[in-house]
Amino acid sequence: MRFTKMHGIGNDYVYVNCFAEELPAPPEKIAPLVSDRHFGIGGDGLILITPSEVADARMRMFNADGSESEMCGNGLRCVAKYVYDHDIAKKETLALETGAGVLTVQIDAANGLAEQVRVNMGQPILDGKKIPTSFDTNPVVNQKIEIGGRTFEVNCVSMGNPHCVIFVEEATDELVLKFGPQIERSSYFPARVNVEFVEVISPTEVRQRTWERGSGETLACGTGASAVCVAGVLTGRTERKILNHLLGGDLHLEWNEADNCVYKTGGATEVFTGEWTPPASLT
Ligand SMILES: N[C@@H](CCC[C@H](N)C(=O)O)C(=O)O
Repeated sequence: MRFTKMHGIGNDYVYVNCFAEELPAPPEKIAPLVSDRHFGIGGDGLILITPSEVADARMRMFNADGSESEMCGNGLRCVAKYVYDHDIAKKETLALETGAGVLTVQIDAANGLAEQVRVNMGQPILDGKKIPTSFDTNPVVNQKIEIGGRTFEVNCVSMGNPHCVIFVEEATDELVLKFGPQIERSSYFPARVNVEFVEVISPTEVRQRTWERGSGETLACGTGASAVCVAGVLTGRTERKILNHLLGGDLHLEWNEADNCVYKTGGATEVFTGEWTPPASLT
């Protein structure tokens, strides 16, 4: 299986161009194998770039545990770069199909290659039942949950996929690595959840660490950064335009008042290409 390794500020996936490549096995079986950083290629998951009947291309994303997610913000910037750089659609405005609908992406290119990518991430979903959470409010802000003997105040947002945003003084290893997985799998979140621990530096600047559903801690999460932008406004902590520092780099976010959509801008990088041989047990 030919693949391309790409990352969006350190959130790295194995990408397969399904315009040209046929998968040797179901993607949910391939994802855990290729994601393994010791026995596989190494990555936070698997992303398929496939033909679409309604857009320039379609993204399907699988976490490292093989579960499929509706959306991936960093992944979508990389898909846009791949589609543009590899001439699948050489357009500076691309329509890309995701599990969260068709999203519009703006490419800022130099010498025929995409550099910065701005994604219209769509409108956040704030209804507790639709996110989904066990809370029956709209929006879900400043709600208390009990996890492992501690109380957390959570703010929940779906950007197509579910997020639980927790504002903290310091996003420590204990919070991310011990409580992140417990929150992910707690009964408050029937479809599991991505968890963001966020330090507010100023009304226009935050720092985020993420425990991702199905992949563990990652260096960045684009849908998470979008959810943080929304949660910051809803709780009165931040303005509508913020700079978010993630472990792997920075993202610019805006929750636009006029159209209620979140806009996310950042880089996308192609690292290497290769060929992966599936184990005999898989084929
Ligand atoms: N890293 C991604 C989100 C990937 C999916 C997530 N783990 C989920 O299960 O919803 C991003 O950049 O948004």
